[in-house]
This record gives sequence, C-alpha cells and structure tokens, in this order.
Amino acid sequence: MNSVGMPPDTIFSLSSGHGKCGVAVIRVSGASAGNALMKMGNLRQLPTPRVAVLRKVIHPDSAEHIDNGLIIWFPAPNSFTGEDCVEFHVHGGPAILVSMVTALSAIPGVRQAEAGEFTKRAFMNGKLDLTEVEGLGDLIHAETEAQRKQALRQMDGALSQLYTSWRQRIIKVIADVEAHIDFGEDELIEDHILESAASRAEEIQKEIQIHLQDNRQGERLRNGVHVAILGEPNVGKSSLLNSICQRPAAIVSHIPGTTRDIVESAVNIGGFPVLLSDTAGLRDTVDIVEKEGVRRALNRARLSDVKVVVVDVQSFLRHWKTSANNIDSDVKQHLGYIGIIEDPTESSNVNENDVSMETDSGINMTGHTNTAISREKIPSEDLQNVILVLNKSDLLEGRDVNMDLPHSCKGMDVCMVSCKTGQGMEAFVQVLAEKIKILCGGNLLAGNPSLTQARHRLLLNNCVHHLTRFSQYYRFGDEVLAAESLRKTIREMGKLTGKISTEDILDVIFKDFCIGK
Ligand SMILES: Nc1nc2c(ncn2[C@@H]2O[C@H](COP(=O)(O)OP(=O)(O)OP(=O)(O)O)[C@@H](O)[C@H]2O)c(=O)[nH]1
Repeated sequence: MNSVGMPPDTIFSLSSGHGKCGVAVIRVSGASAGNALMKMGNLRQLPTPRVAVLRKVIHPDSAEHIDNGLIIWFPAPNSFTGEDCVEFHVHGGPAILVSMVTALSAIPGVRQAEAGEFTKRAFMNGKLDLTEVEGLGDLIHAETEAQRKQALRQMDGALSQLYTSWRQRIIKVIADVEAHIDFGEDELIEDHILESAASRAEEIQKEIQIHLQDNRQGERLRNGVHVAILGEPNVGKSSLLNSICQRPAAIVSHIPGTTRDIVESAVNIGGFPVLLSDTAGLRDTVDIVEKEGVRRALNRARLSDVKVVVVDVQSFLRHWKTSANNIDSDVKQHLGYIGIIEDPTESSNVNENDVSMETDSGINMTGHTNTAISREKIPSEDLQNVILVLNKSDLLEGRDVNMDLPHSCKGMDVCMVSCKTGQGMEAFVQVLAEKIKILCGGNLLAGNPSLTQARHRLLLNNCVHHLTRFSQYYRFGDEVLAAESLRKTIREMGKLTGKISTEDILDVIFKDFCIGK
C-alpha cells in the first residue's frame, strides 16, 4: 500500500541493456502485471508460474501483433520485488521496444518505472536489505572479476548476516539490561545478568572494531586501487603508463616536463580495478603551470595506495656505485632527490629548502628559492606499497646488472624494466598485481566479508562510539543511560541493513527473555 492506502502502481521497464540486441527483457511488477500478461499474451488464464511460454505478443487494445516472444509469470510473493511480476522476452529492436512501451502504457494503472524502483520495491517488501541492495548495485557495475566476487557475496547476504547477527546480539544485551532496570529488585532475576550483558557488549564492540580495521580493502576493491606513477622528468613515466594500459593514453616525448597534469587511466590488473595516474615530472621550476602540475603530482602521491617511483636506471647505478653498494642508504638518498621518501635519519629540525643538491639532469632540486616545492614524504613504514622501477634497461647495452641489483629494499620492491623493449614488464606487473591483491584483501571468499562503503564505516564507527558510552555508563552504575546507549547502537546498526524498528526489541523482551528459571 502507498501513503494513501492504495496499492502501488504497476510499473514496467526494459531490464536488459539499451541498444539493439538479440533479446530484450521487459519486466512488469505490481497488481496489474497478471492482467497485462493476459492481455498482451492473448491468454484466457495465467500460465504456470516461472515457466517460459512462447506467445504472440499483441497490443492490448488494437490486438496488433508486436513480436513473438517468451512470457514468464512470477506470482507474488515469489518474485524479485515480492509483487506479481511478469517478464516479456522479445527481440531487442528499437521499434519493438517502442511498441512494447506504448502497449504497456495503454493498460490502466500501468506506468514506466523510475530508476531503481524495482529494487526499491524489493527492499520495501523485505526481499533484500540495504546491504544486499548495495551488493546488487555493485554487481551490476562490477567491471573486474574481483569486484564481481565481492559484490555477489554481498548481494547473497554475507554482510547482512554479519550485521544482523550483531544487531540481534545487542538486542539480547538490551533486553537483559532493561530487565535488570525493571525487575532488579525481584529475586527471580538471574544472577550477574548485568555483568554478563556488559561483557557481551564489549565482545561485540571488539568484533566491530576488528571489522573496521580492514585497511579499507572492500572499499578499495569497490572503488579501484589508486596507483600513482612518480619520478623526475623524462624517466619514462608516461611510457610506463602506456605500456601497462597498452594504449597511448599519455604523450611521450624526449622533452623533459611534457606531462604537466595528471593523466588517469582505468585498468584491470589481475582481475582488480586500478586507477593509474601518470603525473608531472618532479622538479623545482619557475614555470607556474609546471609548478601546479608538480603540486598535483605530490598530492596524488599522498592519496595513492601504491606509488610506482620511476628512475632512469643509468642515473640510479651511478649514484648507487658511488655509495659503496650500500643499497639501503643509496635508495633513500636517490629517492630523497625526488622528495618522495622520508629519510628516518633526517632531523625533523632540518629545513629541506636549506639543502641544495644537483641531480643528474642538472636541476637544482631543493634550492632555497621560492620555487621549491613543499614535499610530503612517504613514512618509511609505508614502503611496502612503493615499487621502485628502474627504467631504460635497454640502454645498459648488455651489461648484466641484474646480479648487482636488489629485488627489494626495506620492504620496497625494485623492478628493472625497459618500456622501449618490454623487458621486465611482465615481472613488474606481477609485483604490482600482488600488491593490489593484498590491498584488496587477497582471498575474497574467505573470512568475514569486508565492508564496502563509507556509509557502513560511518555507521559502524557510531556503533563503537555508543558501545563505548554504554561501558562508561555501566561502570558509573547508570543503567538507564547505559540502556539508552545500547538503543542508539541498535538504531545505527539497523540503518546498515535498513531495519530500524524497535519492535524486535520488544519481541525479545516479551517472548525470548525468561525472568527467573
Ligand atoms: N631507451 C629508452 N627510452 C625510453 C624508455 N622509456 C621511455 N623512454 C624515452 O624517454 C623519453 C621520456 O619518456 P616519457 O615517457 O615521456 O617520460 P616522462 O617521465 O613521462 O617525462 P615527463 O613528461 O617529462 O615527466 C622519451 O623519449 C621516451 O621515448 C626506455 O625504456 N628506453
């Protein structure tokens, strides 16, 4: 029933994709769906539920033949929306679809559906909860294998079950606390009921906190892992981007400073969605456009999940050899030139603009001028998400430096490649794919499902906050306020799945809860 007590309109929509196609599916939902089916399928009675029947599909008024197609009848409540539903599977030509729309619109009480209206009805009729609706939306938009798996798991109710079980356990806790408030003086009340309730609340709080400490794996997988390609001008950043996405997405030229803004490309790496960003070459400059490009590059570096730092291998080797093969300090020093990595030995009092250094390209990187860039460096503990790419290996002219080079340094992977010949690219992409997989949670089907939306994170943080307040009030002996904090927790938890009634709390109090034995 709608807000004025009338049954909702019957709605229809093209449920398959738009454009010419072999088969188009038109879905109808609502009380008049059966009537529409009988009229347009020229039937005297409704067909067997969920059995596809081949019919001539006709206009309900003129009886004009529109197409031959399959019709399927899904009587309520066993349908996607929980209402009577019908599907017409007709040929996907534009003229057929226009005729179908005209025909269905001619049936009284039937109208075109608004965006998302079928799913909204499924939610309203209890067929899906909010997390399952979100999972369905993600499944439709999934572009990679890993996204599909995560969305399917969510649509199948994995998150819903987790959140519903927490909610039910909190309802039990509140039932105990309220019983203690109401019957605390009664000698039939179970002993230690309040202590047990508090310890169960604490347990749930810990579980939620663990769920929140997931390094945003599910959100990363849903939205794509951000990978920034960084480095000095002319080292081959744009060439690397083009090699990974296998198209000339960014302009490549021998002129240093060609890329001045961020060039983004969405790619699928090992089944995971990745947003790759090529960035302006990092150097100090008086050119205001380039300076803005460098500022954006550093900002993107800060926001990215994985940083691919590209270095010209020849220049790298020169620096490395001069520092007695001390790779740890050398890599830091070299990357220090481009202001990417925090040197733990660097005193926090040192103003980096006071230090001047010449790079191979002859550019003064940190001169004390007003052109110097303010650099936010990567904390050394985050180096596991940095890959150092030594590019232009083809220029080493057969010199086998592989033996000399480290494959990793302080948790940071090192890959030698040539964007020109493709040498080393496969190994580099594998290293990158492995990092992305870990960031997205590895095995998507094992363990608890990851939360996938900022909305979940916000509501779960609110739950933790209210459960903390509960513990505080409980310790102060204020049971009334403690119970109120639990009620707030239940409300926030209910918002996750869309269940926000308080009736089930009453159910537990009056049905499940047993005072005394
Ligand atoms: N020999 C050789 N040249 C390369 C390789 N990769 C890139 N180059 C060349 O290096 C030059 C710079 O390449 P880009 O990809 O534009 O470099 P970039 O780092 O994006 O440069 P900026 O836009 O200045 O930041 C071009 O002339 C490329 O053809 C490589 O592996 N080997």
